[in-house]
Amino acid sequence: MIKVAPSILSADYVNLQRDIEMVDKGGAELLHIDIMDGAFVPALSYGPGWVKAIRPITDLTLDVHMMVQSPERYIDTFADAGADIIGVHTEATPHIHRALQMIKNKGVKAEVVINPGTPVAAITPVLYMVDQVLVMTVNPGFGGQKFLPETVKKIAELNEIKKSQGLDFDIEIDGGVNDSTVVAAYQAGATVAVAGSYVFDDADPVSRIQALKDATK
Ligand SMILES: O=C(CO)[C@H](O)[C@H](O)COP(=O)(O)O
Ligand SMILES: [Fe+2]
Repeated sequence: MIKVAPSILSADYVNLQRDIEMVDKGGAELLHIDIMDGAFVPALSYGPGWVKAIRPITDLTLDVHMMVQSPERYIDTFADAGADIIGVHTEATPHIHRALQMIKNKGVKAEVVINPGTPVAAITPVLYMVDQVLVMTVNPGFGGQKFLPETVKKIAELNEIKKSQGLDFDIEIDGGVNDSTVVAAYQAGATVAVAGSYVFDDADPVSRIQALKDATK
């Protein structure tokens, strides 16, 4: 059964605490927080103040997805704000190894992220040091996009490397996830599913979390 990480990008910001408590009680394991800087991706979302504000109201694992150019500049700030996992895009820095080291040095779980156009080979040298790999299943930047089925091959490739090298990391998918697209990704080896619009655009977000779990029993 896949672990579910609702993305607050699609939550009701005015009633954020209500939405977070709802998905927490509804069986989610993580809370996905998308940081967009207006440079690495066109949109702006929110900064470390949001992570700091959310930290005391939930025990959910705070899964911070940094869509930020040169993420090294903000890793310590997000760690101090209370992130449990910090994800950095390999496309956003020439120093991915250093960025992951910085995350680990703060005692936070380290995640490397790849865009749909980036091959798994780009991150094989750092797989030994990560707790989670995020395979983007849409191009990052917006919620509500369509799942790219071509990305499933990369999940399978990553899972093969994980097994053959005896590595231990979660494989997360993000973008266009619903109870149908999650199935092939789960079969290929995904262990964590981010879902924004699928969960929060429904009148009953808890039923959507359960549907993702039911689809991956
Ligand atoms: O990183 C992201 C977009 O870049 C997101 O996590 C986004 O919230 C996913 O949204 P959806 O589930 O609606 O596709
Ligand atoms: Fe995300």
